[in-house]
Amino acid sequence: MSSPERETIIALSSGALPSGVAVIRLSGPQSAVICEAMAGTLPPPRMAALRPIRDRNGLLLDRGLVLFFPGPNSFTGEDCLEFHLHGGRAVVESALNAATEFENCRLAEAGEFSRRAFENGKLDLVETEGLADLLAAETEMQRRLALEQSSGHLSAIYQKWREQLLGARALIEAELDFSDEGDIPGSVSDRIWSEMASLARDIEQVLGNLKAGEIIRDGFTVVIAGPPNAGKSSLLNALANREVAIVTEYAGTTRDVLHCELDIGGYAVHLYDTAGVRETSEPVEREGIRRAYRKMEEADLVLSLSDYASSAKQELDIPNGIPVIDVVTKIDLYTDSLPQQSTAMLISSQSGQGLDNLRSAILAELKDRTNTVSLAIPSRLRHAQHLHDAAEHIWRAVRAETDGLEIRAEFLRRAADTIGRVTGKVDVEMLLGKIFSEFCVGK
Ligand SMILES: Nc1nc2c(ncn2[C@@H]2O[C@H](COP(=O)(O)OP(=O)(O)OP(=O)(O)O)[C@@H](O)[C@H]2O)c(=O)[nH]1
Ligand SMILES: [K+]
Ligand SMILES: [Mg+2]
Repeated sequence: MSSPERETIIALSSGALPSGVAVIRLSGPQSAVICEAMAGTLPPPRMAALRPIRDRNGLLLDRGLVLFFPGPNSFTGEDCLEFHLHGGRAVVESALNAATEFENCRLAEAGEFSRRAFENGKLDLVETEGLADLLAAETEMQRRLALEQSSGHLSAIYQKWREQLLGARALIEAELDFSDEGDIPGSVSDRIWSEMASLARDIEQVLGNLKAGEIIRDGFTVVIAGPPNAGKSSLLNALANREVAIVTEYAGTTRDVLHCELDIGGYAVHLYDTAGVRETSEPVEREGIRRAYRKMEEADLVLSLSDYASSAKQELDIPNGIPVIDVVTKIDLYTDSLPQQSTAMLISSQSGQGLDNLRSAILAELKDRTNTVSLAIPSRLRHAQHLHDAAEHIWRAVRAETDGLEIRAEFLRRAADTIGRVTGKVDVEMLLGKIFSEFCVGK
């Protein structure tokens, strides 16, 4: 796709400076010229060569590795060049300045390398989103989900569905061309419609995994709730391993919703501490309690805390349908009198007793909710909306027995287009800006 006027882009592709090594990446038709001018002759494709790196006037900037990736077998599909230099600010700055002095070479914008890869058919949109997720992944499960998506497994499923739809539609059209009545004799069309119905069910099944994908990608929201002084903030601090929240012996200490990020068994968990719930006329505390309830409504899991000593469990009104783990706190104070067969988890934030069990219980809940055989599952609403529409179109086609075959074929075409929008095969121009802006410069 590269035209003669296509600009060559350059960026620092490795992390913050100073660093041991800095990788500067170029993509575009000037890559070879710039390599020859700054580092001598072109090294053999994809082989590292140690070279002095000079600016246009021959001034030595650094010594480092040079790699040349001729298009189309490169990340972007264009000629690409990499300099691996010493990761000092002045070194990197001087190399960027020297390269951008060449005609048609300029600094890259965020995501521009990936955008070129997409435009040259090296990545589809699903893989591109997966790549953005891979760069952002902080936990093991996020990494695995993102890798599944960036390496094309999810795309392959979408692609297969689209081909199935296009194939079915082609069969119908062929039959239409050959029949005067527009009525396909039994067997062929019967087979098509039963195949299409099972395809719609497959799509719906994958859609059913969206929540699992979202939990892995976006994290699992756990809210600590309970009466004042139950030990909520102490638990947040103990699980976070630092003093996130203020803890005092005064009931009603926490007012705002507090938050920390945990990694439990490779899953990202957002843990929230909330105000103690009780009857009160104190306006600030009331607002805190209102926020506590609002947070509970967003929760994937609520930890309902109560102090073992406080006889009656307070009237915590957990919103319907949200899973709850009952937790009894401060058991270090009552080692002698603990119930033997309580269904609640028994913990002490002070001694650490029971915290591992609590982590395991949260992990069990998480696994239960992300229990899918494969990680090739959608994790973005964008996919879900299109897949949902595609299934609808297919069902319309399958069920519209009284409509003409042309109309039913048209619904299959719409379904195929809708799936094409997920991978970027069909009009996606509007989406591109948004998707590529998620990247950092240099990717
Ligand atoms: N012995 C003991 N004391 C604890 C434990 N956890 C909390 N406490 C004490 O219980 C009191 C209340 O703890 P917090 O963590 O502030 O309780 P909270 O539920 O956040 O209270 P509010 O924010 O006021 O609703 C403090 O004095 C803590 O030191 C524990 O495991 N063992
Ligand atoms: K307190
Ligand atoms: Mg508190």
